[in-house]
Order: sequence, then C-alpha cells, then structure tokens
Amino acid sequence: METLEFQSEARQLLQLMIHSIYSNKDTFLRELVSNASDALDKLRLESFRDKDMQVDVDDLHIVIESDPAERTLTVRDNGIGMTREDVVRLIGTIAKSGTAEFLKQLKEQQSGSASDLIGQFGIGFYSSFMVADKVTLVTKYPHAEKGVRWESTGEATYTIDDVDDAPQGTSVTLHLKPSDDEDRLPDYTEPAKIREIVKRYSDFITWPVRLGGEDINSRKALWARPASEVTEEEYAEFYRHISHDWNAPLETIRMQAEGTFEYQALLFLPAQAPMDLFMRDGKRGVQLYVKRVFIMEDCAELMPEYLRFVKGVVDAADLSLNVSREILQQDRQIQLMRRRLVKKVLSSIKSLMGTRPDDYAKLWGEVGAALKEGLLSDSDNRDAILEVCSFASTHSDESLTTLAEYVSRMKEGQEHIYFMTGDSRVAVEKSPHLEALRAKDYEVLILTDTIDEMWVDSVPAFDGKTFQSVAKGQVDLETDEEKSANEAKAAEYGDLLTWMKEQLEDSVKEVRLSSRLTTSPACVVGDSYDITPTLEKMYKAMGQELPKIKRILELNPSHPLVEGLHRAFAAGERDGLADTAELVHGLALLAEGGELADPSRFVKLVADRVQRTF
Ligand SMILES: Nc1ncnc2c1ncn2[C@@H]1O[C@H](COP(=O)(O)OP(=O)(O)OP(=O)(O)O)[C@@H](O)[C@H]1O
Repeated sequence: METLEFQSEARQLLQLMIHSIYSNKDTFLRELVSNASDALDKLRLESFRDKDMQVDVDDLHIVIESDPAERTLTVRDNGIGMTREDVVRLIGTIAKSGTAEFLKQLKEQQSGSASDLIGQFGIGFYSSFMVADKVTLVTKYPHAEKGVRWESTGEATYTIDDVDDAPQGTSVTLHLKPSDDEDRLPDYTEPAKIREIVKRYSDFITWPVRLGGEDINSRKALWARPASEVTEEEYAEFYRHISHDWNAPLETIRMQAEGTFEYQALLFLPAQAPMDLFMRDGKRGVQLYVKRVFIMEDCAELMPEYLRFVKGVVDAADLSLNVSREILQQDRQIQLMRRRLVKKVLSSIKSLMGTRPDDYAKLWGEVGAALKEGLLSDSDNRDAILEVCSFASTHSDESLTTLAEYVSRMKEGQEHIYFMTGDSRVAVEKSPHLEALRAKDYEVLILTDTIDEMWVDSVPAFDGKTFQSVAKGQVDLETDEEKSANEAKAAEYGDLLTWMKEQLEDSVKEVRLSSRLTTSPACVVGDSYDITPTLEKMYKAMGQELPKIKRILELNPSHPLVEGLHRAFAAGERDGLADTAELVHGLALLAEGGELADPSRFVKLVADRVQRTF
C-alpha cells in the first residue's frame, strides 16, 4: 500500500468541501451518478471502437446501495473504470486549466457566492467530502491486470493499493458523517431520500440507476420528450449535468428537423460566462448523440468557435455510431445542420432582445465579446450577428445601444455610423477626436473590447450605413460653406504645414488642418487602413515587431496656440519654433492617452517654457 499526497490545489479544494460551503449537500450524489454515467458512455464507445476489448456491455448500469448500520453509501457502475495512473492523476490532482485563477477568485469572494464559482469549476468527485469523513474508491480498467483501491479522509494524503478481484467499473463508497438536522445533513442511507435526489437531479441519465433491484430513473432523454411535458427544473438539471454550471440556463432552445436528415437539438444559453470562455484550451462545442447514444463530448464541428458558450446536445438519427471527427468535418449534412443550429441560436438571441431585454443584456455582458468574434469568422451570418450586438455609445452613460437604435437616432445628413476604439470609455470620451462630432451632436460608438479593433476593419456596413472611425481618415462633417472657408485657411497655412512636416518627419507622415477639432489644439489620426495605436500595442505585447507607423498630425486653426504658431511662422520667426512643433505633437499624443516616444525630452521642453514665464 502506498500513501501519497494530494497536489496542493486539490488539497485546498478538499478543505473547502470538508468545511462545506454549499448549503445544498444533496448534490454530491448527482456528481457521483454523473461521473458513473460518463464512465458508462465511455465504455460503450470504447467497446465499439476496440473489438478486442473483453468487456460485458449488455447490462451497463449504476447501482446505489446503502447500509444504515455501517452508515455507508455506495455508487457503483460497470463502466470504463480507471488505471492506477488515472486514479493518481484524475483524483489526486486537479489538472484543469484555470485552477490557480479559480482559487484566487475564490479567495476574493465572500463564502456566500463562492458556490457559484465552485459549481462552474465542477469539482465533482470531491463533493463527496461534504457528507463523508472517509471515501473508498475501487476501480478496474478493462485492460489493466489488477484493480485499484483508493482511500482518503480528505486531509493531506490518500492511500492507493492493488486489488486482485475488483469487478469491471468503479465503486465509490462514502463513510457518511452522522446525520445532523441542524447542519442540514439528512440521512443519506434512507432509500426515500436517495430516490428523491436521483429523481430530482438525474432522472434523464440514459443508463438505469438501480436501488434495491429497482430502476429509479425514467431515463428519458429530454430532447426526445414533447416540449410541453418537460419542466424548467428538468431542463435546468440537465443543463447542469452537461455544462457543470451551477446556475440555471438563461434560455433553452429546442430544435427538430425531419426528413432526409433527422436530428433533434437541445441547446442552452448561459446566465454566466463559462470560466474557460477565453482560455486557449477551453471547452468548445456541444455533445453529439446518435439515436440517444452518446457519441462525443465537445463536438466543435457542430458549433462555431464564437458560439462556444452555447451548451447542449445534438442527437442525429442518420449518422453511424462510429462517426469520427474527420467524417464530421467533411459531411455535407453536418455542415447544413451546423448552419441551421447557428441561425437558430442567433435568432433566439434576437428574440430574447425583444421579449426579455434584461436577460439579453445579461447574456451580452457575459458573452458579447465572444459573440463579436463571429463578425470576423462568420461572414455568412454577419448581419444576423450585427443585429444582436450592443455597444456603449456617447448617447448614454448607462445603457448600451443596438445598431438599429443608433441608426434610428442618426441626424439628418449623417451618412456613417461613427465609432472610436480605445482602451477604456474614459479614454475614448476624453479624446479630442470626438470634438466636432460632439459639436454636431452626432452619436459615437465607444468600442473598448480587444476584438472591436479587428472586426471594425472587416465589417463594411450595417443597414447600408458604413462604419467610420473618428480617429482615422478624413472626417467629413462640414457644410459647403465651411468647406470653402477651410480651403482658404489651408492655403493660408500651407507653408507652415509643410515646414512642420519636415520638422516632425520622424514621427508623422503628414500635417494638415483638422475638421474634427473644436477646443483642442491638435490631434493625431490614422489613415483609413492604418492599424490603431491599441492594436499596435497588442501586437507588440505578443512580441510581434511592426514597422514604425507614422500617423497624421491635425491642427485646429481656430485654437489660439495654432494661430500664434502661424503668426510667428509668418513673421519669419524660427527660433524655438521647432520645439513648439514638437510640443504640439506631444500634446496631441497625450490627449488621446497615447505614449510619447521620448517623455524625458518632452518634460524638458515643457519645463523650459514654463521657466520663461517667470
Ligand atoms: N465512476 C467513474 N468511473 C471512471 N472514471 C471516473 C469516475 N468518477 C470519476 N472518474 C474520473 O475522474 C475524473 C475526475 O472526476 P471529477 O468528478 O472530480 O471531475 P470531472 O467529472 O472531470 O469534472 P466535472 O465534475 O466538472 O465533470 C473524471 O473526469 C473521470 O475521468
């Protein structure tokens, strides 16, 4: 027998379980039944793929046994089992990505809301320690010679030992803590209690769950039952089973297709973003069943990456049971099905917008940044995605706006949908680029998600209105009169502009008069196809070297500083004027929250000027 130590993260989670923070301890049984069900699915699949496997798959089931005298409760399955290495790896450590992040968040939370986080993380098996002071697991993997016995009190260590005569599958025996009404710990050896919990949480499990020789679950796949007969609570439990999210789903979507390619789908939109939404190795896709038989988890072929927050099941009638990912990728029917699933999800989000705006807002807040990835990757559905997007805008400090709402508020003569990207709302709002639009009372979308920097370049228009960055290209807001006045100004300033461009040659590619400024002296803008400073920063952070990007300096000819500069220049003054040009450029960069190439030089120039005022 060997005694091993739990990995430190596993130990921390076990401590949380022992000093349980869940008020609802019944859920431990759901976790054990859920694991057993997964193990049966896996064995069934494995036996299908590996014909040499000497296993009996005729009567796959889950048995629950209780012994009131010994105060034990056992959940047994004749599923895939685990090897000794599996046990050490799967039960002794927590290999899931994001564990450290999870524990950090947990520390920051009050214990009340910690259960939300735990549910999301899905610590499954460990939840046994909420109700047991010792847990014994005996398991055997089909190809392993011997079985394994694992035992622990949930403290720092566990023991592991070989077993000669272990049956196929896994049994988990809980040595229950004394029942205690005050601590809301019921007597889990009571058959009525066990029956009640299984009925409530695990009724839909496709394998029989037996107690005292009797099947106690109905085993009906929810998606195969008439929608009118399934309760919200049943959907919610099923959602929890497949998603490991503790919360109820925000929306349940059912689909049915008949004809040449039959399938049923039961999909869920989450109330809370999955923890792994933005993790590289996060879960993707939905579960695939073929005629009620579980085929694969995380079937990314059925749901595009940008809809990875959608959980659920697709049950296709006409696929072969040993369908592979390669086949799925090439199958035309699968692609058609995927297309319909995507359309259905997007239309469900749209109807949520109309019927339950608060829920829509919640969903958008949680997963909007992922959904927007679709604007880049799914051009077929671009319009449908744009319709369900919401953005911050200068129209309101509190609520977001849809594009349709934006368009309905467009001013007469306004041709474009104006937007500005940036690091934060404050930075964008303070930016000088917005001045002329504000003066005209034009609304500007404030885009601060990383993904916004990318899609705005590839989405041409919404409802026939093109997207126009206020920080790029020429912003054309003037009346004809203003235009001719400006042209005259430009002629007047021509020499100064040329001279300034020479002075600032290393950092700017052009100096011109601005039509977007009203109160600031200057701003820097990009050409229509230049990448933005935020994007430039992102590339740099990823270690990508970019050629130096020169932007355009725009001057406000009605600002006293610029007027003064012009006067001095026209009077032939050149002393110190080069420094002034540099200062004006620096001010423009600072005003948009940008970075100066040489801050110490800028400080010196300003200090010199200030000194001269004494
Ligand atoms: N009855 C079982 N038979 C075979 N393997 C099991 C069984 N129970 C647990 N395991 C293995 O141990 C792993 C860890 O189980 P645990 O319940 O802690 O987490 P999980 O099921 O992976 O996570 P979640 O509960 O979020 O699904 C499982 O993924 C599975 O590989």
